[in-house]
Amino acid sequence: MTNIVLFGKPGAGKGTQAEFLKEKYHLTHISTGDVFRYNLKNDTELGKQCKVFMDAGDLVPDELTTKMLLEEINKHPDTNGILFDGYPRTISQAQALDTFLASIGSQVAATVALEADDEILVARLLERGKTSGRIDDQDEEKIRNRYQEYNEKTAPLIGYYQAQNKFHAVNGIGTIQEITVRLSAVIDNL
Ligand SMILES: Nc1ncnc2c1ncn2[C@@H]1O[C@H](COP(=O)(O)OP(=O)(O)O)[C@@H](O)[C@H]1O
Repeated sequence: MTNIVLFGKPGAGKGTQAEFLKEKYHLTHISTGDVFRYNLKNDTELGKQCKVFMDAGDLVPDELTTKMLLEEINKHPDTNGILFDGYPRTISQAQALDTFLASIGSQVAATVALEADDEILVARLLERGKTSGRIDDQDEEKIRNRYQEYNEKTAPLIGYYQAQNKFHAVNGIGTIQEITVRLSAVIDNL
C-alpha cells in the first residue's frame, strides 16, 4: 500500500489535486471534509454531531473524526493505497493514523504539502463560497477561524512528518496542471 497524505491550508487545492492523483496512481481518495459534508446533508447521527463545529470553522473533535476515518479506510480492504485529504489535522490524529496503519502492516509513505500565501487562499475560499453553498466559505470570520485552527493544531504536523523524513512541500500557486506535475515529481521519487 502506498499511502499519501495531501497536506495544506484550507483552500490550498487538496481536493482538486486529489481528483487527478487518485486516477494517476490508482489510489483510494478519502476526504474527511467530503465525508462530513455528506453526513451533514443526509442528516445522519454523525452529521448532527459535527455540524456545530463545521459551521463555525472549528475542527471536529479528534475522537469523532478518527472513528469516522477508520470506518472509511475499512471500506477499502483491497486498496492499492490511500490518498488522505484533510486527515490528519492534529498530532493526535497523526498518531492514531500511524498506529492504525502499523496494525495492518502499512505506513504513511509521504506527506505532500501544497504551499500558498494566506491572503490568496482567503480570497479563493470567498470566491468558492459564492457557488459551493458551503457555509464555512461564505463568512470571512469563519474562514479566518479555520486558519487559526490550522496554525494552532495542524501546522505542528509539519515537524511531526519532517522528523520521520516524510514531509515534502511544493509550490501550490500555478495552473492546476503545473501543480499536478510538481506533486507527481515527489510521488514518482518515493
Ligand atoms: N481531520 C479533521 N479533523 C477535524 N475536523 C475536520 C477534519 N477534516 C475535516 N474537518 C471538518 O470539516 C471542515 C471542512 O473540511 P475541509 O473541506 O477539508 O476543509 P478546508 O476546505 O477548510 O480544508 C473543517 O473545517 C472541519 O470542521
